[in-house]
Amino acid sequence: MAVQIETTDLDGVLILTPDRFTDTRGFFSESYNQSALTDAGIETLFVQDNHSFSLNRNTVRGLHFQSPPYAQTKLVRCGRGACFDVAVDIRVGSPTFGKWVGVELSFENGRQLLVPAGFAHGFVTRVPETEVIYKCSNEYAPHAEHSLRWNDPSIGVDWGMLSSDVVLSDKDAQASFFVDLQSPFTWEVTA
Ligand SMILES: Cc1cn([C@H]2C[C@H](O)[C@@H](COP(=O)(O)OP(=O)(O)O[C@H]3O[C@H](C)C(=O)[C@H](O)[C@H]3O)O2)c(=O)[nH]c1=O
Repeated sequence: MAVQIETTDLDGVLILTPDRFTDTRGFFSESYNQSALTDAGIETLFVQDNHSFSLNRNTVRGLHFQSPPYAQTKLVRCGRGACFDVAVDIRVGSPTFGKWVGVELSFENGRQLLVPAGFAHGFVTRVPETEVIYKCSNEYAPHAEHSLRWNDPSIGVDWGMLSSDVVLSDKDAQASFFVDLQSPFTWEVTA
């Protein structure tokens, strides 16, 4: 079972596409295989699976992260529908600090995004009834969870939709701006 791996403009943020075995019934794919990741140099062990369902298109969940020592690496995929998945480098000292990348994940394309600890994560759904399923390397720690404003101009994510169309939680509608984020966290910035 092979996993195609592509790099992005942000070091450590990777696109993984597991092989799909198609036949007259449909397809089979190993959506996660630890040794395939280890062989690719991804040593992360995951301890929690998340599954979110969004009724409407243009639903934004994010930009969220947990601060150290509860930081989470996430392996994100789209089980149904389609989304635009975004990672933002928030590691103070990183050469790409404050930069973002986005990738279309869908049931159709089977792509996954590896979002390392030290990155804020969020997505916008492209179609109704989208399911996003993702593995986390640390368990939920609400006291260590932080939200960045999805449309923070200092980050400048292009979500590919009109801001007026966005569907948000109250929490996300009131999230902090990057510049106001208290006590910037020290992350291990790999060379
Ligand atoms: C994240 C999480 C949430 N919850 C509970 C807390 C709330 O009662 C409820 C909804 O949580 P929230 O509104 O934070 O869900 P999202 O807006 O989808 O948050 C996620 O959005 C972006 C895309 C992320 O990457 C994070 O994993 C996560 O922050 O689930 C839990 O019980 N465990 C959890 O791990």
